[in-house]
Formats: sequence, structure tokens, C-alpha cells
Amino acid sequence: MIEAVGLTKRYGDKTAVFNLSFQVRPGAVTGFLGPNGAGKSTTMRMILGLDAPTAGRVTIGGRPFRQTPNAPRQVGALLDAKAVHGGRSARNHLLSLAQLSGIPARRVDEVLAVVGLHEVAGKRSKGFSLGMGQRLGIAAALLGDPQVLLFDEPVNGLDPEGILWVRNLMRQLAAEGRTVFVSSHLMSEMALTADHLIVIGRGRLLADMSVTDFISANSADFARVRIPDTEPELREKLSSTLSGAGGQVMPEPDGALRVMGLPLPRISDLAHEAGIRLWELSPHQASLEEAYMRMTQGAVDYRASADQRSGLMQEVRPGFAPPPQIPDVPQQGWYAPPQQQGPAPAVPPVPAAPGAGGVPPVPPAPLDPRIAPPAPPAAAPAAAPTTSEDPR
Ligand SMILES: Nc1ncnc2c1ncn2[C@@H]1O[C@H](COP(=O)(O)OP(=O)(O)OP(=O)(O)O)[C@@H](O)[C@H]1O
Repeated sequence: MIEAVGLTKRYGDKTAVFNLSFQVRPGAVTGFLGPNGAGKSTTMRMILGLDAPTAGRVTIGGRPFRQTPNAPRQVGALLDAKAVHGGRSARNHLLSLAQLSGIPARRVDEVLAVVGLHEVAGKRSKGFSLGMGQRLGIAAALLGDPQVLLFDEPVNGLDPEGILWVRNLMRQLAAEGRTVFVSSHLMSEMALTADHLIVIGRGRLLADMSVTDFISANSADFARVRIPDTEPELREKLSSTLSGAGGQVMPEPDGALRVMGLPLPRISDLAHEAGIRLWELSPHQASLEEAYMRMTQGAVDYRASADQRSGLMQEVRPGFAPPPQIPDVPQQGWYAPPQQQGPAPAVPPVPAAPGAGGVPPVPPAPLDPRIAPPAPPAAAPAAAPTTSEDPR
């Protein structure tokens, strides 16, 4: 098991990792997620004793890595696939690592076969593609047949078949009872590979939960509401009405509103009572990738670091949420007018609830992944011209 307690790393005045506490357990694939610059590699380097924590500690099997006896046979890692002497063949690279760690030479051919590089084992690694380099790095991690494995972005540069292969390999290693810790910035990939997720942003812990819990906590239902484009002033009125009734309202890029926390019939009734015609009222489910983006973008939003200035992180204006993936094929039971040709209309700011003072932007979705999603809509919208069937 890997255990971090209050792990913190500062580089000068830059805090790369702050007060991280988590456990990575054996017998499962634990995904380590966060956007670029979140602190994943720094954390992995501290786990492997390559960087010293500024504060806190991290242990593998109860000891710091540097005090682990016969470490290469206990812990294997892929941190940087390019950290290979390009003039050496794949086999010679692995042979030199095996000799340094007292691992028998026959193990080299075993791992070359496992990663599918046996046919190019005699070729110099400088001619390898990115994907082949990743496979060679994975072979090096497997060399000592370790119980604990760390992989930093192992699917980088792999084609779909390679990604599937890595996914299956991770799962197999975990099924053998090993501790498998895999970093990625792809939620969609981790949702398929990992059993457990640790999500960080700005070096801080955002979520530590099973994939199942993450999915049920974050795959929130929402409604899209659209009124006639000729009545933009009513859009603000509708937004205020829905916010006042407890909904979370966010503007969509095409001029519609995204509403969370209110069932479709209630939205329909509120619009009807306010005398507002609806052109669209449709149920949707936020994708996991989108929920993850929103969660981590929220963390980046507070970042006042060189990363934003250097463009590593895009500044997010308050109230902005990434455009949703709206299905091309309408779900059964809802009506939407045909898409407009040409550029989408500009999205005016959406006011908050009446009495809030001014027109502050609508708050973004909650950052806490444990906040329960709003109840799914239970019945059909009543407002014309939507259908009267249950859209679900
Ligand atoms: N040696 C260093 N000196 C100064 N700053 C560093 C150093 N290493 C990392 N950082 C900074 O610490 C932060 C975390 O970096 P890190 O590489 O750990 O993030 P990451 O989550 O692995 O990102 P990526 O997905 O891009 O690899 C970044 O802002 C980075 O610029």
C-alpha cells in the first residue's frame, strides 16, 4: 500500500503539492487524475524518493521508498518513457537495468514479450515511436515483478489498440493483488480502467472515492431550456424565476439555459406562470468527462500562478461551464427547433435571483463531487410546444 500523509512540495514560492493525504490499496487500479500542472508527477516523484517532500511523508508498505529493501523488486515505475539511452537496443536497455538490480537476464525476454516488443528487441530505441517507447518504459517497470507499480501517463502516444492493451494490463496486474497507481488527465480512460480515483487540482485533493461513487455523484441530470430567440429579455426573466425557485442556471453557448436542481414539470410550470413560451425543454445527463472538467477547472480558477500566465491553464470566467456534449440525436419525447445556421448568438450575462443585488453571474456547478446530483425529472414538461410524453 502507498500512503501519503500531509504531503507538501514547494519549489521556491511555487507550491506544487499541498497537504495531500491518501492511500493507494493493493488489488485495485487507482487512477490519479488532475489537469496539467496539478502535481501528479511531483507526487509520484516523492513516492519514489526522487524528490523530498517539503512537509508530510509518503511510504510504500510502511517505509519511505529509499528505505525499502531491494526496492526494484518491490516497486516498479514508468515516469518518463523518454529517459532511455537512445543508442541502446530495447533488450540492452532492459539488460542493464536487470543487472543493476540483480534480476536474472531471462526476465528481460519475458517482459519484452509481455509488452509486445520482442520482435524489435534488437533495435535501437532512438528509432522507437512514442508508443513503442511507452511499452519499453512499461517493460522496465515490470522487470522486477514488483508488487507496487506506478505509471505516469502510460497511454501517452498509444494507438487505440495500445490503450486497450494498457487498460487490460493494469487490470490484470491489480487482479493479481498488486498495487497499481496510474496517473492520467483523461477521465474517460480512467473511468474504464480504474477502480478508485484520486483527483487533484492545484496540488490539492479534490476527490478520493471509488469510480462507482464518482460516477453516481457526478453524472448529474440537467435540463436545457430555450425560449424564442426573438425574446431575449424573457430569457433573463426565466433565469431569475428558475434561480428563485432553487434551480442552478447556467447559460449555454447557443443561447439556451442549463438548469439543474429542478424537475422538468416544475420548470415548465414556472415558465407557464411567468408567461414565458418555451421552444425547448429537454432532459440531459452531464458526461463524466464534463463533470471532471468542471471539478478541476474550478480548482484552476483559484490559481494565481505562472501557469495561467504561461497559458498552461486557461482562466475561467465566473459562471462559465464547458460547453456540454449535447447529443446530436434528440432523446425521445422532447422538441427542439432546428439548429440555426451561421454563428451562435452572443450569450448575454444571466442575472441571479431577484433581490440579490446587481446581476452577478450564475454560480458554476458545485465543486464538491460528493454533492448529490439533483433529482432526475419525473414527468413530462407541460409547456407547449413540448410533448406530453414522459421524456425519460
Ligand atoms: N522542478 C521544479 N521546479 C519548479 N516548479 C516545478 C518543478 N516541478 C514541477 N513544478 C511545478 O509544479 C507544478 C506541478 O507540476 P507536475 O509536473 O507535478 O504536474 P502534473 O500534474 O504532473 O502535470 P502534467 O499532467 O502536465 O504532467 C507545476 O506548476 C510545475 O510547473
